[in-house]
Amino acid sequence: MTSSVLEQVPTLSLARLDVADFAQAIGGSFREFGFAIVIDHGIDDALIARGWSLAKAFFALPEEAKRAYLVPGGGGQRGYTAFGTEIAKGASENDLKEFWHVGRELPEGDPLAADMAPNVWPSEIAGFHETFQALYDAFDAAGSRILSGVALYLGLPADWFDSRIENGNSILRLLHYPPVSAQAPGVRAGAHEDINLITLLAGAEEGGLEIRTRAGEWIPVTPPPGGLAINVGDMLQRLTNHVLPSTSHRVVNPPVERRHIPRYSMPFFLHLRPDVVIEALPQCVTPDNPLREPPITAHDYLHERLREIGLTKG
Ligand SMILES: O=C(O)CCC(=O)C(=O)O
Ligand SMILES: [Fe+2]
Repeated sequence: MTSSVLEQVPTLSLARLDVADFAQAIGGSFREFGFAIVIDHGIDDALIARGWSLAKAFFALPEEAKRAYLVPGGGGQRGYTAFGTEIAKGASENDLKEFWHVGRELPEGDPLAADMAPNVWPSEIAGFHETFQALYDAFDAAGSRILSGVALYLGLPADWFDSRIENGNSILRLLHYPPVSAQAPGVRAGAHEDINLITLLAGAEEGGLEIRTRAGEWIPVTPPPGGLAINVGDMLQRLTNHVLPSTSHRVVNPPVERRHIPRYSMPFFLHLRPDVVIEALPQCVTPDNPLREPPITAHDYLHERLREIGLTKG
């Protein structure tokens, strides 16, 4: 046992806490861990269950069929990314995962379309487009409620993030980690920090997700069934001048006797609008915590980071 006050990421109810209490609880958990577990998040269980079954059906397609949905030059931002493509920043082995990305559907003629490629959808899986569009919208809505709490915690109006995330460049990722052989080098996902504002992750109850605490220990984060692991990404860390830390996390391989079991998860990477300037909030810059990073647009920051994780070149 360590002497820290909180040893586990707390579980918070978005329905049962009042707004002010939720704001303090999520802010405190983010400040300590960069993570929180949120239950009663309002995303329909049946919709999530439909998402799991369609994601499993897609990843079960032959490799060749999946590769038809690679988007050349798209930086892995839409459609399929094959097993072994992504590598955590600074890691030596590629991750043991394949994934599918759903991005925002913009209204016809929206100028933001220059930064956000259209979606592709697999024609083999009936209901895929409709289900993941509905899940995208549900994650977006839950994320916005969580960010209202974060805004209040930071002394901002509850709606501060609303205009900044409206039509943001958010991505729903469907992840498949196939069974792992006993000799496999690497881990399911190497230690990394997320690029975006916050991440809402479904599926972590399967086990394997670990976070690095301020004391440098790796601890598991295992939400109750249906609960979401929520974490601070680098954009929120930069906006808060590191008051809210973007915590390193990873997905470790299961013990040898469970390596034949695949893992599925579904993170929603909630992004700012590409044209929003990420500039440290004045209340987060103090003599004890001087300004750490200069302002940058969400678009420029994203592309700088995608190059580092092997998803775009140049
Ligand atoms: O699969 C997980 O539990 C975590 C995934 C993750 O951290 C990511 O894709 O950024
Ligand atoms: Fe992550």
